[in-house]
Amino acid sequence: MDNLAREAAHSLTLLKNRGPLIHNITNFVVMNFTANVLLAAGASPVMAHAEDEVEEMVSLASALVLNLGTLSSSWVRAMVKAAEKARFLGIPIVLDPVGAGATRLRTDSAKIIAEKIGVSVIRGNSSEILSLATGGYSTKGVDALHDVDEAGEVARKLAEDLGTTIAITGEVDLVTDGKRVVRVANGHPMMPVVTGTGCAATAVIGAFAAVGDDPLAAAAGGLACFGLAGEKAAAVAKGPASFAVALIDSLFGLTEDELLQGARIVEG
Ligand SMILES: Nc1ncnc2c1ncn2[C@@H]1O[C@H](COP(=O)(O)OP(=O)(O)O)[C@@H](O)[C@H]1O
Ligand SMILES: Cc1ncsc1CCOP(=O)(O)O
Ligand SMILES: [Mg+2]
Repeated sequence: MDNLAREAAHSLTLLKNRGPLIHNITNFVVMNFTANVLLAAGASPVMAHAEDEVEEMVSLASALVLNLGTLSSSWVRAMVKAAEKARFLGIPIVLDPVGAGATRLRTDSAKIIAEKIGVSVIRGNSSEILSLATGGYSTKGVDALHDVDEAGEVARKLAEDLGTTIAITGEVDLVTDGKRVVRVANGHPMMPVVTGTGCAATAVIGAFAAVGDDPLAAAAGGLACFGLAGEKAAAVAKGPASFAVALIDSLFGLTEDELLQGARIVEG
């Protein structure tokens, strides 16, 4: 969809010009990588999860990213506090339900945030999204056991019910707000071999949401941008470690025009 590619390219320029603050409550595994990815995209990251400071911090931010990767009960309380404040202030919230379906704490916490508080975008892999929708699927941990297409219609219905946008990532990503369904064909098979690429993709969606007002466009644009950076990185990487470094470099160097030409966003 040319208009979504155009919107993505414009958002990248806004990001680089404005450097919006993105408040992340994310996991120990990916904190550093995520912060570097956000900086490379033009945003300004902060990682803050203390219950006593999240309301103040989110008040300074242009988007809130909640990630359940290494959660505990007190982290969940902090996420709920931050999310309630963000809702009050009209700040977009993006949720990454890492490992939903693997344990009850993860599935229940994701459901509380998605259903009781409400978020702009949920980004997960196919197994995580299926577990959120049905409660009946299990995952191997944080990696997907299902195809994106297996979760597509379930995600569309869930997005409609929750009034949110859902992005399922995989070889070809699917993004739906319950009415519209788009696919993003950017990316590279090396991406799931590096831990944190899903979490970083979620954070990039948060950055795009910070400079736009259409969550579906933010999710599709963020994923196209991140996936295209992955394609460029694969051309120079020797393996997963150098790929992770090259991904940050490619994102940093990605231009509005390259994104406009390289984004592969299609309807349906
Ligand atoms: N086989 C693949 N080919 C191309 N891109 C992929 C592939 N698998 C995942 N990606 C991309 O990698 C990023 C992380 O997605 P994914 O691996 O599904 O997340 P998670 O790490 O949460 O399971 C996304 O940008 C997605 O588009
Ligand atoms: C391995 C792991 N364990 C808990 S969080 C985490 C990182 C998951 O990151 P991603 O879903 O982006 O691969
Ligand atoms: Mg993940």
